[in-house]
Amino acid sequence: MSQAQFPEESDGQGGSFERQEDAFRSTEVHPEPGRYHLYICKACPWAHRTWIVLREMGLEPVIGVSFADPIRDEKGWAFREGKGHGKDDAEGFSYLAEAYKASDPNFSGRVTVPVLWDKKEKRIVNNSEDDICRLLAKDFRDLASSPVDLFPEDLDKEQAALSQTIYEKINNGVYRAGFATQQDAYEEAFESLFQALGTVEEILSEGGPYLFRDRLVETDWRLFCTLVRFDAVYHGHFKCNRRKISEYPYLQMHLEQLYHRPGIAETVDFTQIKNHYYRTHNEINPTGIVPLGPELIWAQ
Ligand SMILES: N[C@@H](CCC(=O)N[C@@H](CS)C(=O)NCC(=O)O)C(=O)O
Repeated sequence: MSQAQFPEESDGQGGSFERQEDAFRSTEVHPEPGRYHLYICKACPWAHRTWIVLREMGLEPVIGVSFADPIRDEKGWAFREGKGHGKDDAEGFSYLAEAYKASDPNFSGRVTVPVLWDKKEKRIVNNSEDDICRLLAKDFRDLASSPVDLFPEDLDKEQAALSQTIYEKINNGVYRAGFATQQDAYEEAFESLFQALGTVEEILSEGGPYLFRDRLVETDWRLFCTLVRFDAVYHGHFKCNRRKISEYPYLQMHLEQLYHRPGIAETVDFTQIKNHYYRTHNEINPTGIVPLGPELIWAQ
């Protein structure tokens, strides 16, 4: 039984981890209240970002959210009662796999969160967090009660370039380090991760508080979703242990500033995050023991 996120087929050349392509990438939506639904797990950094965008835009009355159990068994993401997760009130799915099968009966890939679901057509619209964030921020903007501009047009190119670097080297970089199965692949991911963290530290030190000075954009949230998990999980579990985020003054300041924005701390569930990583990735933590530390004073 493999509960771990990535089976053998994601073990690419030379022991490096390769992420599967997202299967559902439609960007055709018909924004109306109550028609679309978001399936996430609070532990997942990719899903976390879509939920934050939803909340920052004030779209919660428009798009419902179901929260999967952070502990996956061989049947994958499940909707069952528990602390901070629960049943799926939108479609009554017990497993997210049902949404994938309903959308494509031949789907044979891995069932991942986040998912944007169309309740009217009974199908997945999109399962790429990048697309979902853009759809929420742009296409649903007219329905938003706080229509912040997370993708300002005048920053378009610069933002896309920085997002790409953060995605490759930081968001996915921690996974590439953690899921590497050969020393060289791990070291390559580790070096590129810490080089990128150094670059972002420098950007912030030259003019924060955000990545584009006083403009809080989606790229900041993308960074946040990895930074907030870093000291608690990636530093130990994924062996990303050259430095902790708390040892980078500007990254730590960025992290705390975003964490303490109204409504954000309640999207961060450290118990779920730690349980998910340490108890679901059984290849890299076979005992399933969840560490008690570290103490994160800034999050108390
Ligand atoms: N859609 C994402 C991936 C999302 C993802 O990897 N989600 C993880 C949780 S953090 C997942 O659902 N994994 C389930 C699995 O691999 O079985 C991407 O563009 O890379």
